[in-house]
Amino acid sequence: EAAKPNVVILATGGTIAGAGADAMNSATYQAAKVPVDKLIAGLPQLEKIATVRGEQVFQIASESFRNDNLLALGKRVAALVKQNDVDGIVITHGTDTAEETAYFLNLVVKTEKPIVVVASMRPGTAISADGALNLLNAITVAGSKDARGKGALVVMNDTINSGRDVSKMINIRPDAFQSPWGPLGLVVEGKSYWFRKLDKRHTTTSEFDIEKIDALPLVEIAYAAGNVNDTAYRAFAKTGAKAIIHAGPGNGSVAGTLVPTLQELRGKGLHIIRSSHVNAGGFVLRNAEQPDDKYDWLVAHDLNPQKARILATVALTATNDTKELQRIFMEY
Ligand SMILES: NC(=O)CC[C@H](N)C(=O)O
Repeated sequence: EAAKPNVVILATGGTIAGAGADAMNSATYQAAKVPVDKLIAGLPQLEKIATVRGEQVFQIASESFRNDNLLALGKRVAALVKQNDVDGIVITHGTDTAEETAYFLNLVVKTEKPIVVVASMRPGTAISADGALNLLNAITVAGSKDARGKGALVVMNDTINSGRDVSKMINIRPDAFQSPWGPLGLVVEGKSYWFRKLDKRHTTTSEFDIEKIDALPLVEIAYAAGNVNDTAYRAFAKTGAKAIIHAGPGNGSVAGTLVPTLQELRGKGLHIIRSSHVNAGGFVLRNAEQPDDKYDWLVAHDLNPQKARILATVALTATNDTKELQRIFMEY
């Protein structure tokens, strides 16, 4: 029998470590309660798949993740993957911002070793809790040779998605995590099956490296619907944002009344990044609906606003040049 892989679980909190008062509580419960050692002890099946140890990195609900949490987690993952006795990493996480953390790690950790973010939609105390199988599947993927070189992944509901593409699409139900371009594979009965690869730059082919990043700039998101005003945009500029993600309707469209403000803020050095808040995932092209070349604005292409925030935050550690930033938005 082949030696079992060594997998480290970095626990950060979320519903996968949540507990409710009653088995009927699938939506009302407290996240980030159960320590990682208890999660591991509750899954004797893990022993067959991998040699597992846990580290409690944080114990928080993921909506409270700050840039400092991303930095600390990224640096811990980067240190661990350098160790010969570590074959893969699993990060237990809240679902709310799992897609952001997974994309961040996909961009900045230089490794072929699998990095798997896992979460659950129901606490372990609920009927049909999804955390146990999700964790088992995540460890299967993190310990498998097939998962090497595929970038940071999110494993939930039997499905392997790229951390780059995946998004939480609904705030109830275990099938919440979907990618606009489809999943990469499936995990069934302790074995992973792969169907496609991410064509975007990540991990070993990324120009970004967490070990060279010690601070992250402030990037804010302003949500635009009908009757939008420039209040939030101006406030973000005042509080030192280096870029504003315009979470616009449709093509990342910008209301006529907003255009002069965004031009003015760009003139003061702030980057304006047009993204779309359409539900199924946007696709914003340069100079579609607004003359980005003329205004020196950027487009987030297919990244949703929260993913665009992550990429802008990382990219701005390396360059402030619009052409370079736009190249990065097309390549990652
Ligand atoms: N399903 C969840 O994990 C949501 C719980 C919490 N809001 C979090 O993101 O940590």
